[in-house]
Amino acid sequence: MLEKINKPNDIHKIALADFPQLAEEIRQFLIESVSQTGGHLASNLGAVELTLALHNVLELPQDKIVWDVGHQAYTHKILTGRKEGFKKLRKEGGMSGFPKRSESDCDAFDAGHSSNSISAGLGYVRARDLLGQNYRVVSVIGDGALTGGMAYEALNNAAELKTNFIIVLNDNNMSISKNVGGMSSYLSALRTAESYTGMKINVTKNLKKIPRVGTALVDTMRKTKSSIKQLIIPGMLFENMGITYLGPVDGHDMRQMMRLFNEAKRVEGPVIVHVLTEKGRGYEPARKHPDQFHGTGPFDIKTGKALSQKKGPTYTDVFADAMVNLGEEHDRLVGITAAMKEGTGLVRFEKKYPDRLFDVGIAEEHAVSFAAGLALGGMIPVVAIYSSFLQRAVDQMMHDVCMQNLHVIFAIDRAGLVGADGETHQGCFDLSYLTMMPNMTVMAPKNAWELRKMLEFAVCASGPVAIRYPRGGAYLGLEEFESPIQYGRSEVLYRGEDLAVISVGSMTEICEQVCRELKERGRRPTFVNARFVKPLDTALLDELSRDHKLIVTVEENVKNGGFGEHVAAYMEACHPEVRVLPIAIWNRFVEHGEVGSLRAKIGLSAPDILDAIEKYEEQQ
Ligand SMILES: Cc1ncc(C[n+]2csc(CCOP(=O)(O)OP(=O)(O)O)c2C)c(N)n1
Ligand SMILES: CC(=O)[C@@H](O)[C@H](O)COP(=O)(O)O
Ligand SMILES: [Mg+2]
Repeated sequence: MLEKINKPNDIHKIALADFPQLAEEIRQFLIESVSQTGGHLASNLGAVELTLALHNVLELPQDKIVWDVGHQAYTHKILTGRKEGFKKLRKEGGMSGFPKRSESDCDAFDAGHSSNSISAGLGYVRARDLLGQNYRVVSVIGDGALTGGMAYEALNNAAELKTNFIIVLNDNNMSISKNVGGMSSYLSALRTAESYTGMKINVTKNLKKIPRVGTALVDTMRKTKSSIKQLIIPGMLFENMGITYLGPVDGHDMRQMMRLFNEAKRVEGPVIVHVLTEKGRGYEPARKHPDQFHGTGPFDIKTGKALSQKKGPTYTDVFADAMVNLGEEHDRLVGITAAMKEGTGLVRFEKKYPDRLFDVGIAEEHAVSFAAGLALGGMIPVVAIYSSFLQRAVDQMMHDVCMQNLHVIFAIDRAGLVGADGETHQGCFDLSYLTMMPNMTVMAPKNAWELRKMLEFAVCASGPVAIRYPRGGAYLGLEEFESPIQYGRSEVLYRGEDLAVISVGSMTEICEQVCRELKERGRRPTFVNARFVKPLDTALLDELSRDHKLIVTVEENVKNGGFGEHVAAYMEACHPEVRVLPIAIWNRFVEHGEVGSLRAKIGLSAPDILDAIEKYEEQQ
């Protein structure tokens, strides 16, 4: 069957009776491909039939499907002529793991961050109506993504709509880990109404028809806590808002789904189709451990075991252990995660201190304001969020935390390049948005030891403190440098003259090679680990100005608003005779690929840095 799928809408050539066979072949294809390349497996396995059913009732590219997060769109990629792309899935120059408009005109919206699909879909709908066009718009959102505030803002706005807009709620009862919160409980309650698929049945009336027990059954149900109204009108919450609710429907039964999608197409207004799917379906290890197979590296299909063995601790591991240790000493220390307790390492903290870990759902904005309240209430909150996801909460950091100078600690994981997830997930902006915030202290560790020490420092500090560290293995080198962390002071690793290299966090490992090479070339560089990106160590900059002509700063962040620009501004104002060469990411989004190779591509490898210094000095 899969051989027949080579371009968009080829699915219309497949007989309905052959759909189960096609679904099976797609699953095998996904398992085999992802076992070799790595990628997001469990969500994709769960969404195979849903995607087939949707494609069957739509015409692409005229009709628009907006995938939330986009990590479940692999079947969509297959159905739109991108089977071959799986050979280089998430590899440099290869196919992205997320929908990308530049990749296919069947991708309606670029994705990667969650909970925005209803907003984007609604935008399409309003544009369509204003321009008098005629196409379908479908936003596909998961139950996890429905914990994000943007989804509610969009539903609230969509409720006023008088024209068709289909929202498919892909409910697998999972986020990356177990889904959390009131909406998740509400969806669980709806799940039990499965047999009333798509119909507004008067349940009471029908139950009463059951001989002998019917009336008694209704009475008992009235007395139970579960609302009888809920059974009469599943999805009442949405219905009361003005959004038609259809479902729930078995997300692996294509006929049922297509029937409901066709029904949804006839609704004049917003309509939610509630689809129940199973994360990891069709591959036992993924079904049993959907969290481990949410995003995976290459693995052995037979056993489900990862092919590459972990070499040493990651920065996440170091943070995780440090949190557990500090939790012992500081009983007011609490952890907050926005649905990423595995990714950020807070699972260990939760195991030891279950009452002190808050998983707030995919709600970064709320997580930060919630932390502000916790701080005012007397706790020491540590908000652990990936760099790119924290972009969501810039206002909350500024307005709710920094303006009140609250002691909230931001543990910013995945800062710098993350690799295979690409543009949407590279953590390349945090130094810029953090350093603009008054009262904020910003640190970046050079190695594992320093991350531990910075966290200890942050817990005992005051005001907002951010520590940013990269994805992957923690650097264990430079361990001989263990001077205590002092507020606003950099660490001079060795002192030379003429040329100083100041590195930020993850770039210290690279700059160690740069400085070694410079020495081999007969130079005597000063090598500084910045430690603090904010405040700047101006005392050190003043001192360096005495016997240095050039300061080179190196950071894994965009140049605009980054460390180098702050150093350059200070030197321009106070020591204009000293030149500053900021080496950073130049005003661009960085695509997917392997981190080392991406660094080389954007000028952040050791040879690139040496070249840049050489060229700069030649030009002077
Ligand atoms: C703003 C943001 N925060 C966090 C994430 C990380 N993330 C990706 S998928 C996911 C879970 C999504 O759950 P759901 O929408 O139910 O989809 P499922 O994985 O169950 O298919 C999370 C937390 C993200 N992509 N964007
Ligand atoms: C889709 C998504 O946002 C997450 O699954 C993300 O890919 C996780 O990244 P890590 O692998 O770095 O935890
Ligand atoms: Mg889910």
